Amino acid sequence: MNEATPPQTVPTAPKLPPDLPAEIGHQHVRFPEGLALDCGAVVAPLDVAYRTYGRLNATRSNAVLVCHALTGDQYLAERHPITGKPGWWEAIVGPGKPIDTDRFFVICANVLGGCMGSTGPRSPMTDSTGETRPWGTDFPSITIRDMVRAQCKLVEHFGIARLLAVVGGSMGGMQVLEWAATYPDMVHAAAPIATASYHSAQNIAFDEVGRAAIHADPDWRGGRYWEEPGLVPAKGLSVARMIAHITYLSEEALARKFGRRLRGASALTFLEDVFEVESYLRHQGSTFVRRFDANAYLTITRAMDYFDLAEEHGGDLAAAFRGTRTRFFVASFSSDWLFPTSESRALVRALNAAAANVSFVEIASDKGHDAFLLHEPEFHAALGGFLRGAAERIGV
Ligand SMILES: CC(=O)SCCNC(=O)CCNC(=O)[C@H](O)C(C)(C)COP(=O)(O)OP(=O)(O)OC[C@H]1O[C@@H](n2cnc3c(N)ncnc32)[C@H](O)[C@@H]1OP(=O)(O)O
Ligand SMILES: N[C@@H](CCO)C(=O)O
Repeated sequence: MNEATPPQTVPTAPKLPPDLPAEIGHQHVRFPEGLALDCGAVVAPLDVAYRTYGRLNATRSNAVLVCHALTGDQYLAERHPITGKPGWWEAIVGPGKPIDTDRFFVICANVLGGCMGSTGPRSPMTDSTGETRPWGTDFPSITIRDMVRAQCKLVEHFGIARLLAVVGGSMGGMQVLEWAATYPDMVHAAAPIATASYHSAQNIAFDEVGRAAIHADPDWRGGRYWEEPGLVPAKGLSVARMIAHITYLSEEALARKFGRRLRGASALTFLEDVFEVESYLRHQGSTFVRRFDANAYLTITRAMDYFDLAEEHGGDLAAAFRGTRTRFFVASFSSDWLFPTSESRALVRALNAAAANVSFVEIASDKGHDAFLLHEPEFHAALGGFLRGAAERIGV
């Protein structure tokens, strides 16, 4: 990894919540004035935690902003400080890879509302009584556009007037679309992947089941679990992840990985894992609890649910992009039933109606929604080709 030297001095690191490992967020910037949100509230100060890879060129024209999904974070191309696992997009980001760090300066920021160093429900605030405590459930309601505004402050902090590209999958793709609609002059190329211009009723429904699981956990304590050191609503958050994780896979992927295989030959009670797939889901749930905050999960899933780009533009999705000079690359995966290809096609139709320059690919894959995180060479080649072409057009 080539770590870039930020073009401006990064202010002293703000105090992080005590339950975060010290190395998290060691690249971050504080904006004392805060951020005015769509809901009318102001969060101040605003901290944005980020990681960069590659070097910013002299003309500051080679920056690629990568936006992460619901439970992702800024550690896209390096060992994760909590899980110790490779970064979530190491297959795509690095020297000679589709997002080539020998050529591009890659920025990835933890979203507003997140729990990896950017301002969110776990961040400290001082309430009306003068007590300093985590925001918790008093954290204001946020939107995808608020997340993008926070990222824009970071990009401007780097002195970057125009991003070569904004790229992201799932909720990251929602941010890509919001970037292109809100800051069209700052986005040369945009790659929304495995995403849609709105969150569907079915997706809102799944999110609500996850939230209900967290609310039902007595350890959630109305969102004030932070009052007891070390307490987290582990059961509720784990069940929320189990439900969500099913939606990230496909029937084919589950059948291929586990089929109807049983855990063992011995007689088991109904309380134990009987099937391998049960054991797998419990594992996904319990490992998630170690790296994610329940109130952040509630906040971010709500932001996804609110997302409806057409509604922000008078009910006309094409109006969000009319007059745009941004070049678009839209990608979907054939077995993704969370953000199905039909929603990508609707997006492409709106971009065409707006006379935007757009290319579209549906990748044949049986891996479901999370295919965008996995080994999909055809997808990697298509994204790499799009970015190289976009870079060549502006001489990068
Ligand atoms: C854009 C973003 O920001 S995304 C960032 C969010 N990050 C994530 O979502 C990462 C977590 N998600 C995952 O790992 C998802 O499962 C995927 C789909 C992305 C990974 O898929 P794969 O690489 O195919 O891994 P798979 O789904 O098989 O899971 C492997 C894990 O399950 C465990 N596992 C597999 N079978 C079983 C079983 N029968 N019982 C218990 N555990 C099992 C493995 O031991 C492994 O555990 P580990 O991750 O703790 O090492
Ligand atoms: N599995 C990814 C993608 C979800 O859309 C995540 O947890 O963020």
